Amino acid sequence: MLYAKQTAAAKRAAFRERLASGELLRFPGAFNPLSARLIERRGFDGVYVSGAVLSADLGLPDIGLTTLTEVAGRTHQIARMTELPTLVDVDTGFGEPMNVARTVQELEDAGAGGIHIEDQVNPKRCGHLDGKEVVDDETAIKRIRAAVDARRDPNLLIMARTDARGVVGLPGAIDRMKALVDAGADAIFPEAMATLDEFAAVRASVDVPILANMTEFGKSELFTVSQLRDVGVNIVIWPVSLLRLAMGAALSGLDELDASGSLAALTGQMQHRAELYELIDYEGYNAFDSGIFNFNVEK
Ligand SMILES: C[C@](O)(C(=O)O)[C@H](CC(=O)O)C(=O)O
Ligand SMILES: [Mg+2]
Repeated sequence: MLYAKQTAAAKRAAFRERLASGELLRFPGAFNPLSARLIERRGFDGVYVSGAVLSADLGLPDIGLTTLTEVAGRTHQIARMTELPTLVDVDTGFGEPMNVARTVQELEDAGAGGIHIEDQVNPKRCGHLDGKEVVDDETAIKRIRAAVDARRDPNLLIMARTDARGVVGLPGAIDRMKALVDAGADAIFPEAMATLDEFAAVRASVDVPILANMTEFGKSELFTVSQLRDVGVNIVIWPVSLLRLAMGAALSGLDELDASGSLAALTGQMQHRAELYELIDYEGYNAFDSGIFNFNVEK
């Protein structure tokens, strides 16, 4: 009931242990708190909170319009629904290094297991679009140093994302990754890698966990978990996938409703009321309720 039983600190400690084991961890993106419960139920290792999903959910483009307060609020709602670690996209950290420091503390308080901070200029754009720009080494390094210094829980994973691959090419991006690790990044998110060989090159160059972004319709091919495991990737995200699937299903449903005037033909594709109630744990709340009101008025 009400939901995660563990504290955020315990979840962060468990996340660090899983990462240290070297196994590949799978983090689908939750598009709402309820879908985080589904991700946990299906045996995945963590929940990703995507900036692209957060902004799309509000009907906005992913160009840095969402605020720290919105991202922290969403993280809080999602992280408290699951025992799994939550990895959160905090874009560029919402401003100058001092803002990055505040972002880290707010996200820590919101229950994040880890956050990734990218080296794009403000305003940022989707990592799989052309025409991105990245900040210089000094600014990128300052962001990561500020993040590392600001955390109070050493288990909060500070992941540095670099968008340099699409701007200066792979060798320059790898130099940037090394500098970010030297600045204290616990993990690296090499954005928009084109091939498995590029992931392998990153793996050979840095000594910290690396993430693969398997977002659809972007610059990377959709590699399988076992292909990514074979090149030494440690975390894989499917950031927007569940939202895309859900929106695709919603669109088909609306078309069917428009065409036939009823959704009776689609009930087989819907999450059943019983499944929804089970996922939400209605029974747990019911037991709680009858416990509270379990008294006898008879004298
Ligand atoms: C990972 C990402 O930062 C996100 O916000 O989910 C996006 C995903 C996307 O737009 O497909 C990105 O890759 O920039
Ligand atoms: Mg993003």
